[in-house]
Amino acid sequence: MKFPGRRKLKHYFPVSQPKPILPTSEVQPDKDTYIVGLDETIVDVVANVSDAFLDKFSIKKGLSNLVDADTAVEIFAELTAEQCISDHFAGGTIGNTIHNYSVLADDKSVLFGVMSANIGLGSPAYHYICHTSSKVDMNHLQGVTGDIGRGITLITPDGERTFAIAPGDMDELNTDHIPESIVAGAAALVTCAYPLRHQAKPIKQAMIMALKHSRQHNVPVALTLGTTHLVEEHRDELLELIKEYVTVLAMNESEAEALTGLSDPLAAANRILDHVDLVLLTAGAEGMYLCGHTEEALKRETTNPIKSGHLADFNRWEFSRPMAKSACQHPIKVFSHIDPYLGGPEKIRNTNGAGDGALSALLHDISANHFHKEAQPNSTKHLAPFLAYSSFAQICKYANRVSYEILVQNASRLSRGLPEREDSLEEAYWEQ
Ligand SMILES: Nc1ncnc2c1ncn2[C@@H]1O[C@H](COP(=O)(O)OP(=O)(O)OP(=O)(O)O)[C@@H](O)[C@H]1O
Ligand SMILES: Nc1nc2c(ncn2[C@@H]2O[C@H](CO)[C@@H](O)[C@H]2O)c(=O)[nH]1
Repeated sequence: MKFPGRRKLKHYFPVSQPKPILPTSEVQPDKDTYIVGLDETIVDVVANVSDAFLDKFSIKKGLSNLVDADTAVEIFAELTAEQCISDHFAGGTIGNTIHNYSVLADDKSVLFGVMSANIGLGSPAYHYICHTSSKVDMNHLQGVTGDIGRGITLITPDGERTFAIAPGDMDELNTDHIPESIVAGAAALVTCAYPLRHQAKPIKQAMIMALKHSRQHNVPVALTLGTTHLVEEHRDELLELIKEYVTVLAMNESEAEALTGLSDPLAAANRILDHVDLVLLTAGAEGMYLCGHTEEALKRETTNPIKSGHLADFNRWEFSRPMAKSACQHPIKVFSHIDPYLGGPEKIRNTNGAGDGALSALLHDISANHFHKEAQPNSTKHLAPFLAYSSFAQICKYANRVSYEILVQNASRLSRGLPEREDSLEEAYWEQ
């Protein structure tokens, strides 16, 4: 706007000053460090039930079971009548992961998915929004007329969680809602195998489009496998997808076995490394493994006790930093393992989301590397094109600590970050 005539006061109308830039929650690809998650939008309806309840509805324990709308209504009616519904939480394996990422990194992430266009109080969409960090950018969601998915989360007395998923409109996400520029500027794209079990739904093509954009713009892709029977049923298709697009594959030990036929987690991780750069394998009470590649000339030896299992002295090089196999002249495989933090919580009421928590910690380390590289491209940290900021061993420790926090909070998502004094996880871990 032009200044309207002359005034004595010099700064009365500051035409020469640029408009102040107000902070915005919307991700700006050229300015922000963020990750993108593509998911089926699901709210978890948590209920405590007996094992007999699962049998009654032929629900397979520990897995994510798809149920039709009528069965969902029946289950819901019985849970309501018996007053066993304890809570509603935002869920979805990737929704959880990017929420946790935003809490840990105190930074932005973007959700690609659907959301009910009209949100009523107490509706699934309402609960989802209420329990999601404000740092998760929801500006690119696709509006739908129906409900988002409902994940009836059945917790049996042993703390195991089993899902009965009523999909609603969660798989209607289409390719019009996958903006290329948002993917292109991301530090990583994270998604899951679940869309493969809805072959005829638009979400599968939407996911493939996001994967293609990532590949084209060299954005690392993390894929989490979801649940065992999904892997068994779609193994070949999944393997093709993994070989073509995936940088980081995350799973638990039974999903790893379904994918490779190998029950030993280390053997399974070793096999999967033939297809991807990095493997995060959580193994419940057995802790977790982070396995990948590094350049022979840049490998670093651990000072932790040496471990042997399916592979002898497998953790010898766990102080190395992860690299893409294709970025190494002489790639070597690196394996790291950690036992549960403090042996795990005294009592586990609900294991839901512990694996998602571990993946969010790994993604935080990957995006921290991305941020540092943009800010300090000449730092010695970037002498080689590393995938992550920290070593395999340090990431394992961080991921393990985050899983523990989910387990003690008895919720599938972090409600707060890790304690400040643990900025140096190194000290805190060994002092306890
Ligand atoms: N019973 C347990 N005792 C101690 N630690 C545990 C236990 N269960 C899980 N953990 C911790 O949580 C991490 C992840 O758990 P788990 O392998 O159960 O993930 P998951 O099956 O992928 O979970 P989800 O799919 O619900 O996110 C483990 O690597 C471990 O550190
Ligand atoms: N996207 C997606 N997430 C699921 C499905 N089944 C269970 N989950 C989520 O997995 C999370 C735990 O890892 C829970 O919060 C569930 O909401 C599914 O079919 N699709």
